[in-house]
Amino acid sequence: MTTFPEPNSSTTSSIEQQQPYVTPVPLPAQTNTDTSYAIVTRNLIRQFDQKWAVNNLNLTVRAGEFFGFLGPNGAGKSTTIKMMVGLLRPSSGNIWVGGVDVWQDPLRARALMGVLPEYLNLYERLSGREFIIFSGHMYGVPEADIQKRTEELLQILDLANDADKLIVDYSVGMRKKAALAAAIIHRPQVLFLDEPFEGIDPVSSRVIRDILQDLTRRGTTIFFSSHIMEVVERLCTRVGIINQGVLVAEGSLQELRERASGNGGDKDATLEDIFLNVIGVRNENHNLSWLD
Ligand SMILES: Nc1ncnc2c1ncn2[C@@H]1O[C@H](COP(=O)(O)OP(=O)(O)OP(=O)(O)O)[C@@H](O)[C@H]1O
Repeated sequence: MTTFPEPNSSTTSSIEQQQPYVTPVPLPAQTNTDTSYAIVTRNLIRQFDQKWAVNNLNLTVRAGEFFGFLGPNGAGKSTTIKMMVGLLRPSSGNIWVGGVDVWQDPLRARALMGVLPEYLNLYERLSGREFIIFSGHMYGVPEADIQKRTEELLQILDLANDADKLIVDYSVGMRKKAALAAAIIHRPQVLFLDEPFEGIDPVSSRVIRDILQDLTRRGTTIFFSSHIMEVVERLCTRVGIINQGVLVAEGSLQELRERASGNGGDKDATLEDIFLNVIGVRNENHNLSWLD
């Protein structure tokens, strides 16, 4: 039986002291029968040589949450997501998705997930339609459902007219939409999206937002990284902010605002204000001297 180990208590208290924007993470039940937690990471670490890309990450995402994962360039977002979905082995620590230990039982964990990675490694020689159908087969979706869902996804994502074009000839946005369709065709329990709105036009962005909101209404948990604060602010029920591999803020927007105001900040702070504050950006001079 999988158990969730208690985080090291001395580590937790020192992290809390340093990070006023991080609420003590509620511990899930001790067994994998507790399905109210969609994603749990415990003491997750990934090093690349001397670089600590992810440094002792303890995150708990409840089932049905729309969780936004933010951080500046190089903060450790993609590394975290890759470890969560089974693409990159952690240096140490554990990850459970839907109560399944991702690195102990990868096949069972992968069956619960949909994944939209940052860099799309798609089957270039398949058409968009073939690619989505292929994904349906990979996830074991019944044949009749694959056909129906594929056509509906192509329609709603405005890919129907290009459905028989090869993916190699797709634009960045079209590739992202095809990859999203392939990631959700099996109605995953937990959907991981790394920068889903990058390179997407406003019309498609709206469609994708609607699809994601519909998925969460129907019980899918969504974990996504983004640099677009307005989107995160509008969609997410809870956010986590990572900086240099360390979780520096975590909570609902309301909780983060309250903590900002408790720390002498603004009670109406935007997510961007909170983000810049927790990662320690000051109002410095960013002018180029040689433009004077
Ligand atoms: N395969 C790798 N080998 C060496 N270093 C790596 C590797 N992958 C990531 N890193 C380093 O780990 C750190 C975190 O990178 P990561 O891609 O997770 O950041 P990110 O938050 O997703 O950034 P961005 O917003 O720019 O996509 C960076 O310093 C990066 O250079």
